[in-house]
Amino acid sequence: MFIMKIYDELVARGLIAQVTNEKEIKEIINSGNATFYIGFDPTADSLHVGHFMALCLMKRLQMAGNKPVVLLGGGTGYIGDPSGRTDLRSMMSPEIIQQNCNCFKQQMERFIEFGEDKAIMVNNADWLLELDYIELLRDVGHCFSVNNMLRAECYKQRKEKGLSFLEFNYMIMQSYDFYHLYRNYGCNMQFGGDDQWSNMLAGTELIRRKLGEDAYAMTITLLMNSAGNKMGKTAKGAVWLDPNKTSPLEFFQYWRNIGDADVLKCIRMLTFLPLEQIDAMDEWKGRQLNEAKKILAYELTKLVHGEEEARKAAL
Ligand SMILES: N[C@@H](Cc1ccc(O)cc1)C(=O)O
Repeated sequence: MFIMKIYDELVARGLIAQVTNEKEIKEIINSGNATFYIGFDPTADSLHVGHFMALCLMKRLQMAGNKPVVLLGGGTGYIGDPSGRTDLRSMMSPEIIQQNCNCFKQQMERFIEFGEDKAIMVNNADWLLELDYIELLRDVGHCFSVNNMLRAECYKQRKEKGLSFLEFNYMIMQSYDFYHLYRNYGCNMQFGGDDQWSNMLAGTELIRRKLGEDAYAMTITLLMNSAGNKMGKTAKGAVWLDPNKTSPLEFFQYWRNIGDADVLKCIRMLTFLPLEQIDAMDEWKGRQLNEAKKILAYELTKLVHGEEEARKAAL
């Protein structure tokens, strides 16, 4: 039987948006020798659907033998990423950041298997909070071009409302993380949502300048519906993974009610069903599409809330 390698599977599932070096990334993750990281800023007391996609990517790569480094942004949370946002973020207190980190940690542990050679979790508070300003400026400041930074895609939406100096520094902190993980964990790949592209590129550039080494970045496609809107949001706000914020039934219903044009895409991108099974559903129409929505809702509810909740919600 032909077994698809992980990189081709990610392509076939429509998960890859941009890559810095296709050949190298493909080789390394297909060999199962990659140590890669994804960062999560503790912006709320629960993960949401966007985070879920990133965690699924980690799991897929872990299943192919690669080692995920989950980074909690206990340090970057003090600044707040302006990437791709029009609004100014409000500053979070240290207590809230800590509390949100704890919530993320608990939810992630149910989803990814941690252990020395399986996956590790780190918190950038451990190195960012103790940086010395002048020392940092001299250490890495000279590697960043303000002109290039201002041209970065991630600030485009910010040009009108303005970008504070606080937020402008976010990219430097995220780059520093990549550099730190490269040196301390041999982590030479960073993945994330497509809005993270500029931050990730800045990190590869820092590693090149400081160490003369190559590091790679890859982004995953943002989940958009056929009308061009970001998915995972309802009139009430985000679709959360915490059952107390979005009940398993509401979670199920969200996927059960998505548009016909979006079902197959979501099944491909979000579930772990084998691609052959999904391909066979490609021609489905009418009542069968309705069936596909139930499959999507069931599979996702099972992943997030467990089989029993999924079965209850499907009744
Ligand atoms: N900036 C990322 C989170 C992140 C934080 C630190 C990193 O090193 C990497 C990623 C986001 O907003 O989603």
